[in-house]
Amino acid sequence: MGGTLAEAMARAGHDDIVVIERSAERRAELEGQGHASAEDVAAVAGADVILLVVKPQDVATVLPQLAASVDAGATVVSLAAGVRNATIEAALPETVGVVRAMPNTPAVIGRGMFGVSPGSRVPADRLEAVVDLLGAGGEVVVVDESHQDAVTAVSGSGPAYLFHLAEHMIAAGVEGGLDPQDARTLTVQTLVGAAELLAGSDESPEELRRRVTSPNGTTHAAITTFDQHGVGEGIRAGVLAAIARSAELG
Ligand SMILES: NC(=O)C1=CN([C@@H]2O[C@H](COP(=O)(O)OP(=O)(O)OC[C@H]3O[C@@H](n4cnc5c(N)ncnc54)[C@H](OP(=O)(O)O)[C@@H]3O)[C@@H](O)[C@H]2O)C=CC1
Ligand SMILES: O=C(O)[C@@H]1CCC=N1
Repeated sequence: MGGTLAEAMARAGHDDIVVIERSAERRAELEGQGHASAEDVAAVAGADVILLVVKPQDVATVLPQLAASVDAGATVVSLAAGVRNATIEAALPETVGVVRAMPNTPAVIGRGMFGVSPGSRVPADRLEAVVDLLGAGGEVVVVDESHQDAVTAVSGSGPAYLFHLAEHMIAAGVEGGLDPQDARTLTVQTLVGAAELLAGSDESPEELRRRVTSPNGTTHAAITTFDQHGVGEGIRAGVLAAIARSAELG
């Protein structure tokens, strides 16, 4: 995710990014992509905005290193699922602002979705700067922090749900006799077209679905079978499990 964001920000014209990465191999890779890199967290000294993109389980290890080197007046943006602003604020000097942000991987093509929640000590202009910066990777909504677990489950993990749907549509197409490349092309263009139709429409997804569904036709056969298999309920239960896991990670 850190590499994805660095790429998106570089593409948007930010030429002052330093990627802190402990693996020499990965550092070489990132430098190959045009990013300056450093090995030590101490390299955050002098930075205005710091994106913290380690796994939630690693946040506690990195925070003391960050606290030792971060500039007074800097803003730390944490992208770690579940980890609360208050936890990060407590570990950093009081002059350092904290923002919690939840990205998703389509940020790599500038089509990401970010849910952003300011902590208790971020002035409006700093929050605006963070929103602008993340905007390089896609859309940004500012939400109350109490909604972050739901944001994580809907948009943070969401791309995986669509990829999972694509896996099964492609597999079924192949089972129905298509060659794998055709099954992929048909599936991908259908998902892209349907998503863009939904994005550009004032209609609800239910209504758009109804318009595809001819009486007693093929879509009706598919949706009835989905219902018999509890697909809709399964999706809702899965997203709720992701909300619970996000809360647990915090
Ligand atoms: N993947 C996704 O779609 C999304 C991820 N996120 C959040 O982004 C964060 C990162 O996730 P993801 O990119 O999937 O995880 P990865 O494990 O791929 O990336 C985490 C990186 O942090 C590095 N790291 C860990 N500890 C340190 C340290 N002490 N100093 C320097 N580098 C360190 C790791 O290095 P090493 O390999 O050496 O351990 C690794 O390169 C998570 O908190 C996740 O919740 C949020 C939304 C979406
Ligand atoms: O799976 C995860 O925990 C991270 C957070 C959202 C997407 N990936």
